[in-house]
Amino acid sequence: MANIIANEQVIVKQAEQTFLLDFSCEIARVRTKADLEAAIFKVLDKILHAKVAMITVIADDGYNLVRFMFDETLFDHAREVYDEMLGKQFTIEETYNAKVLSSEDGLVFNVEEEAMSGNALAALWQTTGLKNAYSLPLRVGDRNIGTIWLLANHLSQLILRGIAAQISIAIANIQANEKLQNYKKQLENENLYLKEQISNIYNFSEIIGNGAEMQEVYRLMSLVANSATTVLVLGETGTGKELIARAIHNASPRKDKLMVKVNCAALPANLVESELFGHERGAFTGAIDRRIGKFELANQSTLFLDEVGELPLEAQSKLLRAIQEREVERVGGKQIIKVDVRLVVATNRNLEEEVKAGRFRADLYFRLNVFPIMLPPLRNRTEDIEALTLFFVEKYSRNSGRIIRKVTPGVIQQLRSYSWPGNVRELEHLIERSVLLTTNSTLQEVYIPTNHLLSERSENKEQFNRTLDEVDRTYIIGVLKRCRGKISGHGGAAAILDIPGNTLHSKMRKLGVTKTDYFSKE
Ligand SMILES: Nc1ncnc2c1ncn2[C@@H]1O[C@H](COP(=O)(O)OP(=O)(O)OP(=O)(O)O)[C@@H](O)[C@H]1O
Repeated sequence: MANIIANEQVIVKQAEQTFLLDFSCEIARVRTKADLEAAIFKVLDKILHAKVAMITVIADDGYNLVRFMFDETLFDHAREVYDEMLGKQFTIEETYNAKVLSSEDGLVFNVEEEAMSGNALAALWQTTGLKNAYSLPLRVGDRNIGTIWLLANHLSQLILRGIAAQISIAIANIQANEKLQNYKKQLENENLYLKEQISNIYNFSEIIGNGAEMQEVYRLMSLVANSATTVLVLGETGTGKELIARAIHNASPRKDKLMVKVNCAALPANLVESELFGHERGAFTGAIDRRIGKFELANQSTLFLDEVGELPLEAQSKLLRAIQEREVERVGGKQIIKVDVRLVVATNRNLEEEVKAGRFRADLYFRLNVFPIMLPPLRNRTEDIEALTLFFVEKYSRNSGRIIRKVTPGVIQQLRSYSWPGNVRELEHLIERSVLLTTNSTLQEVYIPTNHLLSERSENKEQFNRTLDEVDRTYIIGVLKRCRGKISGHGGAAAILDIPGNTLHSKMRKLGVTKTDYFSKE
């Protein structure tokens, strides 16, 4: 008899071990919660006739227990109790859970006894007709990760331990996998965001210069590019205002349409309005045809008003109206035309001073000065000179079919010690000239004007070997100094030079004469 019993025990044990082996094979395939659910249902329910009343996992806070999985069929007949149970928040300190989590091999509850003692969950379990509730801690190593509650008539200790160990591993894997997926998603989102940022910044890739001052410019550009906000680009002549305006447009949602540019200084005063707002046929002498203005042309795009400080006062009022009302009227026309235009304006003038002097409308200035971006003069960013030089050398050697691969350190040093009144444009022209004059593969010599050296500024230098432009420039600066910077009007430099104020302005621009030149102390 004893032999028979011992034999039966061996057979049961073997069956249990076979079961555990099969279960571990099922579990090994588990990647997701759905896989685990399927595996549990297939093996526990079908073979052991055991139901998963609940699996909980410990939340990231290490305190709350989160419902992870349960057998839905259990609750078909007991919705109310189930809903009430769902409303509850379990924690690791709650009596039952605390007991289970601190136990070695879990606890067994008699379902009927538990129900009689008033345990609401047990009342739910009772509906299955299964006798026992087995509760086990889920552990990975020494770390509790949750609990499992199984309902069955009988489960051996070996089976319970095996199930708990396998499910613990599966849940730990699922959680790790979920974390990995979340992390991946987060990285993908970040990547997308960074790509957007880079496309914003590196849409600015044709702009050379990585020094601190230009970094600030790029930062501001990135902030404003996406919006329809008016941008005021300030800076001396040749600092790259137009380049910046184009880059802002190219990084904006309007980039698919062409940016429209108007150079306010290049237009005679009587034609500015017609250029900006258009005209009807016969609106003035010479208006043979109807013509649409640049504002209309720039509808749903960007209108770049270069040298906006040069706009005549009358045109300023019309511009103000167009900005305020977002509508324009053609010269000689009666129709109001709605426009959706993003404005980027630039000037090398000090608009505040222009306002004070009555040459620029204060209300227009406030409308334009919404988001100013100040471009640094080249002399303030000598750290960018090398990169700019190499960029222009490469550009102009390509254009002229030369192969110039190097620039000597001496040349870079020379370029760095010049004050660049004409800024990047002046550097660009100088490199263009120097490339043409270079016959070998290294740029060894540049022809820098000797006035405006940062180290030794002096006007008592040699007067020979200077171009007419250089002589003009020095002379104009001298006159401006004598007139204390006054350009037009009585006692202004234009009157002394016997040329109109506007012509002097253009000449100064052309020659790169800025306030720093004639207000400098030397
Ligand atoms: N950071 C830069 N990187 C590369 N090229 C530049 C840079 N800044 C200016 N340039 C080049 O210098 C020249 C002058 O630039 P741009 O016409 O934009 O200057 P600006 O400030 O608008 O001048 P102005 O006030 O005289 O109209 C252009 O050929 C432009 O491409």
